Amino acid sequence: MRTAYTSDQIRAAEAALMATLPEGTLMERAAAGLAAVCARTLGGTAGRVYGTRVVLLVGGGDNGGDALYAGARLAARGARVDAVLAGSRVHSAGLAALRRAGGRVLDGRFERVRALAGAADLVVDGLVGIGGTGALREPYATLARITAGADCPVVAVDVPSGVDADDGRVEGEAVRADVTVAFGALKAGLLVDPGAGYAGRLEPVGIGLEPYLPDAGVAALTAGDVALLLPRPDARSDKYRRGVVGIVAGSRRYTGAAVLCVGGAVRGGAGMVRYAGTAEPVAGVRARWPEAVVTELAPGEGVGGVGRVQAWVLGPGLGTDADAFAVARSVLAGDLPVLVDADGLTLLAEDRSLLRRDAPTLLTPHAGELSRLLGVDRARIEERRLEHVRRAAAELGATVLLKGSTTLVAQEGRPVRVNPTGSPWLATGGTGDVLAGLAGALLAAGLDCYDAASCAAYLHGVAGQDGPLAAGDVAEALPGAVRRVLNGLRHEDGAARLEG
Ligand SMILES: NC(=O)C1=CN([C@@H]2O[C@H](COP(=O)(O)OP(=O)(O)OC[C@H]3O[C@@H](n4cnc5c(N)ncnc54)[C@H](O)[C@@H]3O)[C@@H](O)[C@H]2O)[C@H](O)CC1
Ligand SMILES: [K+]
Repeated sequence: MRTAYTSDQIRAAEAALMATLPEGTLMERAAAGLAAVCARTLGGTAGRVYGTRVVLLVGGGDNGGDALYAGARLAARGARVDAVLAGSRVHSAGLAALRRAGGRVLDGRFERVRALAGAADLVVDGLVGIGGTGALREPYATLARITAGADCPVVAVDVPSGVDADDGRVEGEAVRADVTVAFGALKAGLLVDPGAGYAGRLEPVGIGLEPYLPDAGVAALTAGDVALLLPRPDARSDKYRRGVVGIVAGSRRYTGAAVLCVGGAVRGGAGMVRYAGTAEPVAGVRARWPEAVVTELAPGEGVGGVGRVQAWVLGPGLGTDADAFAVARSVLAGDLPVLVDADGLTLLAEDRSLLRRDAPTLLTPHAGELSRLLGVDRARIEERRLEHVRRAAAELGATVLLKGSTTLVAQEGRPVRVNPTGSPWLATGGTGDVLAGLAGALLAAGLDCYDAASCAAYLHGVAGQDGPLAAGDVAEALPGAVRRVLNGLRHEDGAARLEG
């Protein structure tokens, strides 16, 4: 599990650790780790450090200090290091160390910096770290823009300057890094888009902060975590033990949503799928998924006669008329876990009392649906995804999976999980229906809402890694995605035991 923290949590841990160490030790450790990553990167591109040209962009705080001390280490190994100071304030001890090592300090005249960056073997972004507030001001903003023109790797110190360390927000200019060297712990903003997109490859550098860090605010699942959570059939398994999921989806206008949702459950490993819907979607599901047990409902009829299930999926393509309300009410009135998606969420936004239930509920909105549920402008949700998914889980008393370029899973009192898989190819109609079916199958298999949502997002992302694709392709790719995750573990498991 990859955990991440807010700046406040890191500063508090830093202060506690610093109290036990001589002044400057943390910066020394940080600079050593940063220099090592820079040397490795140069080794990869220039095959050596000696004689390479390194440009440091240096802000007025400790982020700049880290860059200066790391630059001194690279200069000591024969690199030609030029530091560009972004302002009059600078970490004086770091500056002195660079000068002692033979580094040069240049003023920030932009065209000069542009020329330097254009000819460099490595650019180090030490403008702003966790001390950054708001959009980058000048001249930091222009210096950040100049890095985009560099024809070499850009290494960000701690956080790409211009990215909000706590929630990944980017207002105005920001450095787009190839590598981000994060000291002590990952910052939540490095895992959540847009910040995640600016960070490049993450290189955590330990500085001894771990014992002082509180429970993580944000975490990213790994393949190993998912494989440990996934249910695996064994000799005692039967379809009920593997989990029977009930799906209420589709309507005359949206028959495909039902077909795709059932597909996500069937291909996702459900013990059995009981699909219930009106005439048109029933015909579509019958034709495409012989595996599903199909019940045709009269308009507005409840699910009392559908048969035994262990969890429900409610909503994809269901419509939002009175009949949809009636069937939604009958599903949510039960004491089983229910996943609510798409039109089902619109119904909840119109009548929040439907959410007053003791049994577990998993909501799977995209930003538009969450904006209706919370009454908050969609753009604002996109800007502050972490904040709003947490608020939704608390306010709605449910587990919330917020879909998007980085999907988030929130449940009150637990770290927000960030899904590290997936690709923009998944931004096509119907993929959400497949995700709902898959998550429903995992709920029916006995995973709680938090784990079912996290594992479904992970597997759905693996299945949709390579595009172009249609939603149906994602369903077809699910068995392969599950195998890849489980096999990954099997290999790991064996090795660990052997080594242990
Ligand atoms: N995590 C750790 O344990 C350690 C972290 N270290 C490094 O220290 C920085 C945080 O340093 P701090 O001095 O608090 O702030 P920054 O250097 O990040 O930023 C302050 C600097 O930036 C200017 N500034 C702030 N916002 C803006 C803006 N929007 N536009 C322009 N300029 C801005 C501000 O004026 C200051 O000059 C952390 O990230 C690590 O890199 C320690 O080195 C080791 C321990
Ligand atoms: K930085």
